[in-house]
Amino acid sequence: MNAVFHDRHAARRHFRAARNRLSPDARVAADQSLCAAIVDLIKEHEAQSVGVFLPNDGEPNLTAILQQAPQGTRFALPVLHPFSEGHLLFLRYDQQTPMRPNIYGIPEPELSVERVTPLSSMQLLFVPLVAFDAAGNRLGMGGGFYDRTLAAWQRGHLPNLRPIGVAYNEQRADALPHATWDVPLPAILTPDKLWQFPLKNV
Ligand SMILES: Nc1nc2c(c(=O)[nH]1)N(C=O)[C@@H](CNc1ccc(C(=O)N[C@@H](CCC(=O)O)C(=O)O)cc1)CN2
Ligand SMILES: Nc1ncnc2c1ncn2[C@@H]1O[C@H](COP(=O)(O)OP(=O)(O)OP(=O)(O)O)[C@@H](O)[C@H]1O
Repeated sequence: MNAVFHDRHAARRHFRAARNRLSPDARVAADQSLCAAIVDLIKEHEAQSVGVFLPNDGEPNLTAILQQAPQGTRFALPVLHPFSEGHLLFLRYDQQTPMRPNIYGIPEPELSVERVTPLSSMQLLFVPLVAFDAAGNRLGMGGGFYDRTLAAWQRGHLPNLRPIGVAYNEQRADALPHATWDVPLPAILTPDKLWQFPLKNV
């Protein structure tokens, strides 16, 4: 048992510090393993359209997959919805995409209708997280953004989408507190392992 957390705020503090504490060498090695595994998943799923994220607050850096994925793979990044508070939009992203920081300082593609990528067109969605546990529960940054994004998936409305959490080993808890709106992930990728959890669709 590493730790059982009862308080979301305490757990968030603990695991945000843990992911920020990784040494530069350990981070480079872990990011390389994660990127290689993600490229394998893209090939295995023959994914044409893939949701990713840019690193923030000590999160894994997945940007190498843009060069390593098969030619033609399309990537999309989360953008804070301009008027639907608490929701995300996904916008197509490549190295030429004009970017600007959102209110949290995370770079995101500038709003452009042509770049909007519906979740129904994506096969893989890589999901950032602060911590995960042995049941696939996910603790995020606290905005509920991915819980809202994944609510439709959980209800079975996005049958072609596979969401996969991405985390360092240091982000694993034995048990995390979870709320009714939390959407447990079916899989979480760490540098050593693809954790798979039985689906609990409602
Ligand atoms: N890379 C990445 N992109 C992402 C997310 C993420 O977790 N990682 N998000 C996943 O949802 C959304 C952004 N959610 C976020 C929520 C809170 C904070 C944050 O820094 N909160 C501050 C307090 C900010 C304030 O209230 O002024 C903090 O906790 O210190 C950052 C991102 C969309 N994009
Ligand atoms: N599907 C939903 N519908 C309405 N409100 C929601 C939904 N999901 C989450 N929320 C609200 O969002 C708030 C933040 O949720 P929570 O602390 O679980 O975020 P998180 O999963 O840590 O963050 P994120 O998903 O952004 O990384 C909660 O107060 C909750 O009421």
